[in-house]
Amino acid sequence: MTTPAPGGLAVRDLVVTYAPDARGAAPVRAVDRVSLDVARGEILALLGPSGCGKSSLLRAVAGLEPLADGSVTWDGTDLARTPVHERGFGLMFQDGQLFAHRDVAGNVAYGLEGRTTVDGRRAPRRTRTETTARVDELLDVVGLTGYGRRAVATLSGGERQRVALARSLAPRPRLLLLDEPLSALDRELRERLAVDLRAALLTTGTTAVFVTHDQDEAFTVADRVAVMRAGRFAQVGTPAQLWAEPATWEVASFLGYEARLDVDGSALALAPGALRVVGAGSAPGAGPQFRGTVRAVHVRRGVAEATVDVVSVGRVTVVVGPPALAPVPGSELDLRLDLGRTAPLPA
Ligand SMILES: Nc1ncnc2c1ncn2[C@@H]1O[C@H](COP(=O)(O)OP(=O)(O)OP(=O)(O)O)[C@@H](O)[C@H]1O
Repeated sequence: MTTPAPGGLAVRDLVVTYAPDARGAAPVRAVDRVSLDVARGEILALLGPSGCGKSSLLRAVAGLEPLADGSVTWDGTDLARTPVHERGFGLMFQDGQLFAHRDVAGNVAYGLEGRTTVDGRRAPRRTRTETTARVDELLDVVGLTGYGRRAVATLSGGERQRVALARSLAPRPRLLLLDEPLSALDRELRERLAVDLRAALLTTGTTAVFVTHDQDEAFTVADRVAVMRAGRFAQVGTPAQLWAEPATWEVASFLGYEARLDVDGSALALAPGALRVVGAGSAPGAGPQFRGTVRAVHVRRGVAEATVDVVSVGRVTVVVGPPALAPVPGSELDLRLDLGRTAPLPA
């Protein structure tokens, strides 16, 4: 029995393999029977460590990698025989690959040129006024109002990626595939751009699959996140679902939980700050007490945090308050577990 595909993207039992290379390296099964639905208007992140198969899956959906098995459909239509440029999908990479000889407006306008519509027909030709209006609209969407005449060589890395995004959005792709579009930028900029990227996708109603190895970025940009590990999905859910109920300790640690506590046959994942210094304010839902040894102290945003080794738990981060009250390395701390900062793990 086959499941009826919902509107949007449906991937079923997809396998991508790479043949052995000339030196005889073993074949690699980069994507191992993955199934996935992305509804129209939804933003899905593929999150996982380097080499887990995220790009291979994205490229297979785009039509850039042959499928060893499985299928990719859009609105129920199998795309096996549809070449890359006729899928109506857009692609954006880490390096936005702008044209140096065109200005910003020229780069965005490129996204409007010679395109076919999603049903394979040639898009109607636009007048110059229509093109200018659409380019200006897209520059507004990506926060670059008035940048049209700028040479791309004068742009910062973040501005370049904004232009690349505007160019990808220009032909109104029915699905936009983004492969680590922010990973070449520094963290602070990435955090800001992740928020703006989500806003741009929502404003334009764009369905998107977004590849990243950064959990914060995935949670900021996506409606749902597929955590990938060794070619398979370890868990798929909304950021809130994943954070509240990670399927395994491996998923939990990848999401940022820093320690695992086994008590009476059940296990808990501890978020940073789950252990609190006894007496430093009451912890709602306070649980059992522990003793830990301070290894190091560092100050973040005006607050001191200690790295503490706790017997039977491991190494955790503890907020210790104003820098003046920070304990010295080697001293001991009594800690209490704040159950509100933990998640249950399956036994
Ligand atoms: N062209 C190729 N030939 C052989 N093996 C490949 C090829 N491309 C990818 N692989 C292998 O397939 C596996 C998955 O790679 P892929 O690039 O899809 O992972 P990824 O999660 O996107 O990693 P990264 O975040 O580092 O880009 C890896 O083991 C990689 O070495």
